[in-house]
Amino acid sequence: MSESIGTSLLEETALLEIRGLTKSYGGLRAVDDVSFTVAPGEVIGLVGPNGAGKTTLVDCIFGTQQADAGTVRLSGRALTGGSDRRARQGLSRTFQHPQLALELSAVENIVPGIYGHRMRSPLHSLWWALKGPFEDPSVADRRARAVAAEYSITDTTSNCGDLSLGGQRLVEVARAMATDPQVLLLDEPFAGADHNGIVAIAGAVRQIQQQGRGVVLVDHNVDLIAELATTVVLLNFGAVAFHGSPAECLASDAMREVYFGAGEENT
Ligand SMILES: Nc1ncnc2c1ncn2[C@@H]1O[C@H](COP(=O)(O)OP(=O)(O)OP(=O)(O)O)[C@@H](O)[C@H]1O
Repeated sequence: MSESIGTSLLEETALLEIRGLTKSYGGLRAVDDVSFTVAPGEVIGLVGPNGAGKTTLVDCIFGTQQADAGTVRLSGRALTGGSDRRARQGLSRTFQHPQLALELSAVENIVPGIYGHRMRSPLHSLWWALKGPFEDPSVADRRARAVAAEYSITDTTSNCGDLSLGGQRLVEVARAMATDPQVLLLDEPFAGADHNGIVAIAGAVRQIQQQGRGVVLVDHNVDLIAELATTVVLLNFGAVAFHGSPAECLASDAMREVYFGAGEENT
């Protein structure tokens, strides 16, 4: 199969298509002409050394930051505007530093995701504007409990501040999934998690993959990436240094050079 036919087939089936994303901070090009696609059920492992541009790339995809150039398409539709708008269009994310209300429980933190799902289309928004004020809040609470159960969150009553970091990260994943996204962006979901947390979050990633959604998974843990990702994108100084299967990536010259090469720092 020629490369152009292969590429166009991939684009036809892609949920998420990123083309030429670029973002600079002053003279520093943090994300440099990055392109890749995410197909249904594909887990992209986004790896690279500190300062390689992973979080900035996720921010630009989600609209937390505006890219200087490039396009993001979800199911063929160009995404524009900020993160609220992109969330309504079917993207969701977690953060490198969990953004939870620590004085609230897991269920209370998931409830905004349930409401977020209801704003997904103009029709839903209209329905919600008319019906929302009259709805019994326990309906959203019940749905949030169902989402928590789906992701095996057992402690639904303690304040999130009392959960382990892995527990908090799992709650963030569940809240992101409550919006029913087509593609989920996970920024270092395993960082600081203990063994139980890692097992639970890895299980959630597999579950989301099996639902046919796309996942972009940023992490430094190469073993976990090799286990969970179907495709790896290796970033270095903001640019794609390698794009292929986890096995190919681990064996590649690019991987060796980026991590062990000249000993340069990205930052
Ligand atoms: N708001 C900002 N202003 C200026 N420079 C920034 C800003 N955010 C990130 N950078 C720089 O952009 C580059 C990419 O940073 P980014 O956080 O995206 O990398 P990363 O791969 O996510 O790193 P890490 O693995 O350490 O989280 C780095 O050189 C960083 O110092």
